[in-house]
Amino acid sequence: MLLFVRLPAFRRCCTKDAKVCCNALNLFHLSGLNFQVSIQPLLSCHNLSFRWHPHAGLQQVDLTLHAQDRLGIIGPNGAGKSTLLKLLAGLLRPASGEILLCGQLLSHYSLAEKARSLALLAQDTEQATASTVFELVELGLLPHKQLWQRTDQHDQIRISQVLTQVGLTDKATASVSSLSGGELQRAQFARVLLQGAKLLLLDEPTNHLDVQYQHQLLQSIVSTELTLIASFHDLNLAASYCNQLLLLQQGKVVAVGSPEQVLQPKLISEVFGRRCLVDSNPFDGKPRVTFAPGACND
Ligand SMILES: Nc1ncnc2c1ncn2[C@@H]1O[C@H](COP(=O)(O)OP(=O)(O)OP(=O)(O)O)[C@@H](O)[C@H]1O
Repeated sequence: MLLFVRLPAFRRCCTKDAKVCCNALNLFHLSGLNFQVSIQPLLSCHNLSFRWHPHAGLQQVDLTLHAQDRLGIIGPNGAGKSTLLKLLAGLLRPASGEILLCGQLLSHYSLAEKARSLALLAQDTEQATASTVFELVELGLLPHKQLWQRTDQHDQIRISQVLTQVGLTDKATASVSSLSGGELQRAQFARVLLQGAKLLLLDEPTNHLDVQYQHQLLQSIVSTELTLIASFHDLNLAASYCNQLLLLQQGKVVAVGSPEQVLQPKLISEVFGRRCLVDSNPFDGKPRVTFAPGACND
């Protein structure tokens, strides 16, 4: 018997041993019956490639992500992190390979369906027509509204809630142009949250945030059932909040796996061109990378 199981519900109702058994063997023993369980990935791609020009792009990326997975994309400048996120959001057309979202070709989704399923926070996100923070966040409702539908009282409460969540309650009527870099990033994140998609694609979501908001933003994702794919320059944040890392170098995947598997000092030194040490973060036990300062790179 073949069963398709929604992973969050399945996780809630399984014991730890049963989960391990299911994940490892695709077999689930229940009351003397053997069920073959196939857990449909939330997102997968095979042999995904893209070319900006002959010397820039992405080559043969394979990914399988289940609900509540958190994938961190890491790599030096120009490695292809933003390109991969844009491909996975359906903003770029792959040169080869297919992307499946909930088992269906992403290219077959309508714009509104896609926006209800995944939300992208790109680095070059435009402020569109929004003049105030409230209006910027309100854009997150668009995929859920018909053209003639206005923001109602329920929507206003939800907008207030996400503004509170990102610490911008007192900026609701402020103009977008008056925000600091970090405030703008938090406002954009509030818009993404309001969009209500289960899969978040975030391009360097913490690069403008102070240390407190960096952790708050990431913790607000990992404490939910959301699935995350995010690019990071801070390898230690990626290690602390992601269960999988994908390391890119010049458009190629050079490592993928758990933070412990990917954050190997020799590999990280080679890819980033700087000597480093990897030990354990004393707070959460995750790998912690420290790069050698200065010009010396022996
Ligand atoms: N619109 C574009 N047109 C042409 N080339 C592009 C375009 N966008 C990106 N590229 C090239 O593709 C490569 C990968 O860029 P991408 O922005 O994906 O890298 P990244 O890993 O996100 O870099 P960073 O860490 O600097 O943000 C780079 O060589 C870049 O110059």
